[in-house]
Amino acid sequence: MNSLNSVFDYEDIQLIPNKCVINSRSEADTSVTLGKFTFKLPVVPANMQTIIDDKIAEMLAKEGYFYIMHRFEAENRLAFIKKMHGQGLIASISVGVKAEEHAFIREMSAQAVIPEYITIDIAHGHAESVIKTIRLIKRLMPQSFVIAGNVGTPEAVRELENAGADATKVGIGPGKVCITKVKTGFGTGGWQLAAVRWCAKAASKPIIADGGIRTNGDIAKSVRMGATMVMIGSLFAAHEESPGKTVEKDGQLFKEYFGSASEYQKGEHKNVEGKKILLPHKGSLKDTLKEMQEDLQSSISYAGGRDLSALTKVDYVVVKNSIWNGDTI
Ligand SMILES: NC(=O)C1=CN([C@@H]2O[C@H](COP(=O)(O)OP(=O)(O)OC[C@H]3O[C@@H](n4cnc5c(N)ncnc54)[C@H](OP(=O)(O)O)[C@@H]3O)[C@@H](O)[C@H]2O)C=CC1
Ligand SMILES: Nc1nc2c(ncn2[C@@H]2O[C@H](COP(=O)(O)O)[C@@H](O)[C@H]2O)c(=O)[nH]1
Repeated sequence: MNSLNSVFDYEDIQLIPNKCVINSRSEADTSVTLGKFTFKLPVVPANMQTIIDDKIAEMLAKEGYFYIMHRFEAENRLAFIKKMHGQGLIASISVGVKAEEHAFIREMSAQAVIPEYITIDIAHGHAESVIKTIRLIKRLMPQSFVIAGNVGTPEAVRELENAGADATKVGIGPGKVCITKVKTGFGTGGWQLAAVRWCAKAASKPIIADGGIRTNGDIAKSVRMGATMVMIGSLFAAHEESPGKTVEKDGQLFKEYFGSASEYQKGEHKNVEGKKILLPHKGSLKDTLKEMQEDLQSSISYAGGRDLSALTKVDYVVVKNSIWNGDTI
């Protein structure tokens, strides 16, 4: 197990700058390769119903960003893949592990409607059900890149990789609308960044850090600790384009963001591990993506490099609860 000394989270870390080697931040290359494709940013919006829909997926794919469609309108997935492929775009979907999901995997294979990326999306991903699902996909659709999760330990990462996963997703309970940590007592909430580091050291394939990103600087920190890609919910919620419902309160506009294991998603109060929050309306998603890219380019320049690889080597200090220092953005 991790020693307590090496347990930290995003707000406890500051990266140490190196001499700048570029003349403008615009020279810094933020692109990342995952599987057979290269994307503009090492960032993917969470595969949740208040974060992504068909329209956003299409926009992201057209603009060269990675995306993962959620699995909560299960019956639309085949048509979604066909529609994306019809436009020459990458298809990236999510599946669960139940019998009906295995039937769906067989259906995709039988119809030769093969997505480029398939994410197995369940709460406790270190499970035989996930291993069976990985094996089924790899047997029927070996050309699909399989992301499996979520997990929070090196043992889980290795086991899913050995079963055939092409990448694993790390994060149990650090999410903004997550209540797993309080309902079950388990998770990586409060030490997610250390868990990413711990898992990445054991991984032989890419790691996706999932949950707990609160500022753009946290993306650079995730890459430093070994993440190839970073999944983000709350920072991508509440935009003009976001699927969540808009609510007006005291003359101010908010949008809802709810957990995939919340009663709002499930339609019943059973095994609830997520909640709903209202976030102030944020404007356009494209502007947020642009700012994320600019901030990450700046991070690369502080790292003394020209691309993301520079971030993987920088020194860092652990200073508990240091970054806010009483301030807000
Ligand atoms: N990243 C995170 O920290 C978390 C994410 N989530 C998100 O919520 C959504 C729903 O997740 P999930 O409930 O797993 O999906 P499903 O409802 O599809 O459940 C998947 C299967 O796993 C079983 N299962 C779920 N949790 C456990 C567990 N703790 N132990 C044993 N079996 C379990 C379920 O059975 P049964 O329901 O009968 O137990 C079901 O058969 C997903 O999108 C997931 O990513 C949810 C919680 C935490
Ligand atoms: N414990 C729960 N985790 C959830 C739920 N729905 C989604 N998630 C996870 O949160 C991240 C997004 O985190 P954020 O901090 O960026 O907002 C998402 O990708 C899932 O892994 C849930 O109901 N319960």
